[in-house]
Amino acid sequence: MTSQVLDRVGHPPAGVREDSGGFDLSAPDGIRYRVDLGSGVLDPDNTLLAGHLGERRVVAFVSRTVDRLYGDRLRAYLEAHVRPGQWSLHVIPTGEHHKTLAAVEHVCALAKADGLDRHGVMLAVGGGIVADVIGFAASIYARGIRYIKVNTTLVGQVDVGVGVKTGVNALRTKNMFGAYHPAHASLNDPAFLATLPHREIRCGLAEIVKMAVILDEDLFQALERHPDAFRRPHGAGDGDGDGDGAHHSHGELETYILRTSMRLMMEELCPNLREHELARLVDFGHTFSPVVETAGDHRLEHGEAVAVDMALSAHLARLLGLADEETCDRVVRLLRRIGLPVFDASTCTPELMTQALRASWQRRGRKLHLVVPTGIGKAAFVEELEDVPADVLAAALTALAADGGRRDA
Ligand SMILES: NC(=O)c1ccc[n+]([C@@H]2O[C@H](COP(=O)([O-])OP(=O)(O)OC[C@H]3O[C@@H](n4cnc5c(N)ncnc54)[C@H](O)[C@@H]3O)[C@@H](O)[C@H]2O)c1
Ligand SMILES: O=C(CO)[C@@H](O)[C@H](O)[C@H](O)[C@H](O)COP(=O)(O)O
Ligand SMILES: [Co+2]
Repeated sequence: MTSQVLDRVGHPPAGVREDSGGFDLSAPDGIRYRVDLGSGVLDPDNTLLAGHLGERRVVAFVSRTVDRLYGDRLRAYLEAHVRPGQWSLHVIPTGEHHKTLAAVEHVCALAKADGLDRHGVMLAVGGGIVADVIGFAASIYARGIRYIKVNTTLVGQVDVGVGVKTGVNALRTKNMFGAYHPAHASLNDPAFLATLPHREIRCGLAEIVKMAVILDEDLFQALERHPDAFRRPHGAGDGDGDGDGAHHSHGELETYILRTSMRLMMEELCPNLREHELARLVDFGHTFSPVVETAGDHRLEHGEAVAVDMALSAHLARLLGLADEETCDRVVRLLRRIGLPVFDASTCTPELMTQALRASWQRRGRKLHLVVPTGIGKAAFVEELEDVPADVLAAALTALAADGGRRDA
């Protein structure tokens, strides 16, 4: 900080700075926050989280699974670092069906019953659902209090944990209510990923593929070489001998993927944290997916629906002449090799996908802002509803159905 140029009010210049322990974001509108990246976050002698909690009263929330896996360690940590009677921990139901206003009200009621004051902090330890619900509860409790995220899923670490959005589903719409409420602190410990089911790892990889397709061909190629990233047995080296110089040992590859995705996402969000600009490259995979999730009654998880959306968008790009066949093939093939779905028969219908386009157009200020790849590491926006004619959408869905039915990957 000593040699850094500061602006008139003493802020560092806008942008994202990376150091060995995480990332600092400083937005042009003055919002600043840090995302820590380190190991042993719940070790009793690790003071990172304790430092963020300070002397504050703490009400912590976890899902049932996180309680089972990490509840004892979390309780021991809070016991070691927070004065007795100043902290409590609650297990809340998760799953997309519980990401509701009722859940937010329940969380606020628990916090009130525990005497949480304006200077207190809500602590969310878990994936995107816990973070979204607790973050939104914190944004309205006593007109807004601090919350801290300890992100325990891959989606949480590369996506939810690095941004400022909170929210719940309502009116049969994903994230209908919510707030932009930056966390007081956000902590990523890759060790949590060791207990994550492979399905959840794949969901995280979907959000990582999103960043790679729109911004970073090197990241995409690393995933092509290692579609099993984060699921490889320990001791599995690279050894692919493909001569591109990008050889990574176990752990090194995952660190590269994690750091690169976090940095890309933060850099992309930084100038537009509150989304005054509605054309956002990071919405790749997020135009059709809300309907795939909601109309499918959340049979597909968020990351899986994002994968289907990316594959559909890649076919649209190809059919609209915005991307060549190879680009489309590579996107679809990578998703399939990761083990993600690229088609969902019950929701990928012309009717529902037309509805999805219209809903996005409406939400995005009467512009479509549909993100499509124009190459690997490059993307563009399709802006008008009429730019996606019914016959093109139908052809894309037919191609997608064929991809989905193929045996090879
Ligand atoms: N606010 C944002 O910017 C943002 C960004 C991306 C996604 N989201 C939202 O996040 C949600 C998806 O989040 P998610 O993918 O993290 O899913 P999730 O929160 O549902 O977590 C997935 C499952 O993994 C369990 N789990 C969590 N950590 C674990 C661990 N370390 N080991 C074993 N199990 C663990 C959870 O209990 C849950 O059962 C969606 O609602 C999506 O809309 C929000
Ligand atoms: O899933 C993500 C990001 O991966 C969420 O932050 C969010 O829903 C996406 O940004 C959507 O593309 C846009 O969402 P919304 O704010 O319009 O609901
Ligand atoms: Co997403």
